[in-house]
Amino acid sequence: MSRPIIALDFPDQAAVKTFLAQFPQEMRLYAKVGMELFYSAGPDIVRFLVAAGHDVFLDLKLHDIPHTVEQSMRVLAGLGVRLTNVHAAGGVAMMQAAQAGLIAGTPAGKLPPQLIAVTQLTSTSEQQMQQEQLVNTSLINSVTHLAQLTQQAGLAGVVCSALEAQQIKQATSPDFLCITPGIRLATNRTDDQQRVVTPTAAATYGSDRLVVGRPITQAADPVSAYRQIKQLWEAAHDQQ
Ligand SMILES: O=C(O)c1cc(=O)[nH]c(=O)n1[C@@H]1O[C@H](COP(=O)(O)O)[C@@H](O)[C@H]1O
Repeated sequence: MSRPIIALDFPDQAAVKTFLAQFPQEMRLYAKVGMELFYSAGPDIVRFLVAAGHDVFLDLKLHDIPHTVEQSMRVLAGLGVRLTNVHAAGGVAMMQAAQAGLIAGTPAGKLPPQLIAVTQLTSTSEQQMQQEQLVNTSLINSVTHLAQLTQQAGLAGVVCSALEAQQIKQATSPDFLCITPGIRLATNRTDDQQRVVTPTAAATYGSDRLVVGRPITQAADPVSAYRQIKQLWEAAHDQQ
């Protein structure tokens, strides 16, 4: 059963080590390294996590001209991560270049990381999207359109809200990955997220994997919060 990805949104490696020390040593986690941690701790933090046996989602959301993205992905491909991402809004050519860079940069005998694309950030509401991006359609139309472009570019799936997973799979294919942040327990604050979903509902809607940050990292007992979210997710799957 797919483990939730824990977003390690911490300021430095010391904070990551303090956080991880709370988990049983043998527990292999699926960790996300995002911009804050990567900009502070650099590629070494990824190497550290991989060497400790954890799976890593490197979330740098690349969005630039195709050549720049391709060359950057060549570098990132050597780090041994399992999953990485770009912004779908960068376009089909950029996404194809990202994929090509990952394949070219992967050491011989290793599998390239899976590549997914962010559709509309889960912190974006429909109203914001329409007013600020001048996107003259519904949020679900925009998200499914970006997912179709992502599939056309040959990527493995998208980052989206679980609210959209079902329609994305209908518009693409059942095996097209929907990796879903914006996860909150009913008792959690929503913070800056707009399109939030509980772990149970996310499983029901067809999310392939949860991405969870603050509900775990800021919890009084992070290990219990992690276990609770994982258990809710697994229980909802068992019911299906
Ligand atoms: O690509 C992502 O991981 C991502 C995409 C998105 O649309 N929304 C989103 O929240 N994320 C990331 O998922 C994590 C969610 O964190 P929490 O809101 O603290 O659970 C953060 O690290 C975000 O950078």
